Amino acid sequence: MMRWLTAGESHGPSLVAILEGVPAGVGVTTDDLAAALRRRRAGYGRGARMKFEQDQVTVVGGVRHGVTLGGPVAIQVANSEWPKWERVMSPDPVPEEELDGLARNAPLTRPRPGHADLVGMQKFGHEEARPVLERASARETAARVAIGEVARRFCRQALGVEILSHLVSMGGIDVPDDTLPGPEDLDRVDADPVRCFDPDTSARMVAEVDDTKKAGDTLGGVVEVLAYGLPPGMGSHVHWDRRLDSRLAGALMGIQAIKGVELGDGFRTAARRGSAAHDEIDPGDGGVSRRTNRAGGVEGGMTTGEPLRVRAAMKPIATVPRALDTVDVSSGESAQAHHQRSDVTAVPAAGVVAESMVALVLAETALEKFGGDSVTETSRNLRGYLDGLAIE
Ligand SMILES: Cc1cc2nc3c(=O)[nH]c(=O)nc-3n(C[C@H](O)[C@H](O)[C@H](O)COP(=O)(O)O)c2cc1C
Ligand SMILES: C=C(O[C@@H]1CC(C(=O)O)=C[C@@H](OP(=O)(O)O)[C@H]1O)C(=O)O
Repeated sequence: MMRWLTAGESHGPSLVAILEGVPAGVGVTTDDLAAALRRRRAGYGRGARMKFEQDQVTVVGGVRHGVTLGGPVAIQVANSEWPKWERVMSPDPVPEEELDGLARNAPLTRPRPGHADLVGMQKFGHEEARPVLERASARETAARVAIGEVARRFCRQALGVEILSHLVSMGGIDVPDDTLPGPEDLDRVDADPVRCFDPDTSARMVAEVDDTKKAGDTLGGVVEVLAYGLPPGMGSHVHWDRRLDSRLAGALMGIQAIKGVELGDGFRTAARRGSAAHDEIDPGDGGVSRRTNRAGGVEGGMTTGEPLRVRAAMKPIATVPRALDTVDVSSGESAQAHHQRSDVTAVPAAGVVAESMVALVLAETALEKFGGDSVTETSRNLRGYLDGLAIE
């Protein structure tokens, strides 16, 4: 069994994450984690905060001399901006006079439509949005990417699985359907400003970000996560919560601002006739094969052995600079939603977060199927399973 948890606020001293159930022998260093966190911060369209703030990563448990020990992996991602927020976000009481007049402490009483502000204030009984937005903020995804990197390395080492993501749509601009990056294209996708594999589409997306920024507006889009090298049979058809598609959907919908998830051709499949929707199967000397992969590598809640393809749709950023209409909850009057700064879009970053969530789900599912207290044992069990497959 694998479990994970994160804690921490957007402007708190640090985020923390614990990943429990990682086998021994996964190679991971502080530098590897820092590199993963850098990938999340990149992406054209992010706001000023990504430039001046830094993620300071420390492994506080579960890893020794660059390999996991088998115990819980605990990672801290400290925030270089903490000194500016120390009083406003102090866990201990702060004298009133030290907070008076602090701009950062001004009550946020004009909730942003589309963010967690208003309903969070209602539900938790807060008079302003700070206590809500601090935890709702997607800064928390830095902690997920840190543990996701451990899961990704486990998947690579134990199963030979490579996970990557790319942007398939932003602001209504779609990639042509035939551009699917392979595992060898990871660096090229990472080097693209919006993490789009198709250079022409990328250029159009970048121009759209610029136009949207000028208009004081924000953008959403769709990312696709791909996993290559999966064996058939991870996940299960026997119960809803064992289905891999169900677990992937939950994990991806758990990312802030993700509003839709699609396996393979997903919603597009719904418009086709059955004869054009499914993946026909051929016999062959090297084993059975599928002619197409419209299902996105999952049938009956189990991996088919074809590449996994799962998409996540992100809504536009809620903190719209040309601020949206709202209510000032302190007066009950109409007002403009609060806005200091924001990302124009964070879809490229969401792709990196989505990879992490997929890595965590795949690592967990692989351990359920193959078990293993060490990476070597998981690999051995996988080989035994593949050697014993009645139908290859
Ligand atoms: C990587 C990433 C960055 C984000 N950046 C912002 C941002 O700068 N401003 C904003 O209003 N929302 C941003 N969001 C989205 C909010 O966190 C999200 O809309 C909010 O928590 C409410 O949750 P919901 O959209 O799932 O309802 C970001 C999301 C992600 C995944
Ligand atoms: C800090 C991160 O993302 C933040 C996520 C976020 C939100 O509302 O989700 C809002 C922005 O923060 P602020 O409102 O303070 O400018 C983003 O910068 C990060 O990804 O590390």
